Amino acid sequence: MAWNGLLDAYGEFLPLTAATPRLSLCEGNTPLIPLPRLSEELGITLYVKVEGANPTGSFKDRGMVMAVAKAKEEGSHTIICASTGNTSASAAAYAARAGMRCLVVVPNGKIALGKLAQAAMYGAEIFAIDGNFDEALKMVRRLSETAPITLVNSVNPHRIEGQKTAAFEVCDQLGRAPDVLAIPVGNAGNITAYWKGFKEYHAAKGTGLPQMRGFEAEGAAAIVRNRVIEQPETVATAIRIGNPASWEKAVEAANESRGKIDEVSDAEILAAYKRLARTEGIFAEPASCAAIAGVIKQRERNEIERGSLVVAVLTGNGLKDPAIALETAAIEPVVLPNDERAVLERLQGVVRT
Ligand SMILES: N[C@@H](CCOP(=O)(O)O)C(=O)O
Repeated sequence: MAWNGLLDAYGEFLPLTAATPRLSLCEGNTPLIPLPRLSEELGITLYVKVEGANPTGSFKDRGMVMAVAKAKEEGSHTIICASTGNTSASAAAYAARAGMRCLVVVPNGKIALGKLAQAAMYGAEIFAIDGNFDEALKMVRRLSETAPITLVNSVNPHRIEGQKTAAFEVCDQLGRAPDVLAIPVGNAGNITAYWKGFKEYHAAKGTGLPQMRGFEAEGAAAIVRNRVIEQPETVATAIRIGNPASWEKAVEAANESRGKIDEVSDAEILAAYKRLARTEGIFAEPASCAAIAGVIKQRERNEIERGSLVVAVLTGNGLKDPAIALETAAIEPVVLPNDERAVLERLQGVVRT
């Protein structure tokens, strides 16, 4: 059957009315891919939900389709967001699709190149501040309270509604909820959305409930440390957030599910990033790999039981941040002359027999 996007597929669970435009970039329906090598090494059955397969390459599209459709329904002409990159790319794409104006406020010089290129190409008006994401979010929240523009960060409840559909898909793909759901935590909207989704699907279809394991980056681990981090720092730019907007809801998800909010270091994130690409052929952005790093860490400590069915959410595509990829891979192409003999000689020299 043709896939027409989330509003079409999960409309009965979403706040749609007859007046809601059926906006779609055919988002959702992302693959759930088994990781055979890591599963074997860790003694669990591990899958990844590849959200980088969404139209703008991240999970934000699930929430954005809902938020922008509702903004349009309510007669809004302009949307606004603060962003570390993915939200701005997604907002810009859905605004373009809906024929709306999109304003984005980002931390200057801190946005991965691919994400900035996306927002620019989709026609967003981009404002870069000498401040971090938390400060940008404070500004756009205030602005949206006084001007006729719709805020589409995950503090907009429609974003959470759209994003909860990922939990539905995981249950549909596995035939039940996993034992453990591992997920990166930045602004904490996504862990909030997944938990809501698992609970609603369980109520409707008896699919069960996972333990929610959220992972912050060590340099931005506000929830774990129980204090706002004024200057968050991490290589995982998408979760470089020191005052998560959905802080309480993330704690609630972890507590209600008997899970945990934990932290992983940049070294652990980058090791997982490389390992995932090299051993499983999956290239996700660094922040996504906080979930993989977290699963590895918690298995080593036996905090995840041997034999568990675990799903890790890979929130964004690796291509969004080419600079970190090239730095991490530390492989330079070998430059050769355009001469067949010279090339063959060189290649024969590296072929193992
Ligand atoms: N990582 C996010 C930060 C804010 O996103 P939101 O989902 O809470 O709106 C980004 O991509 O900007």
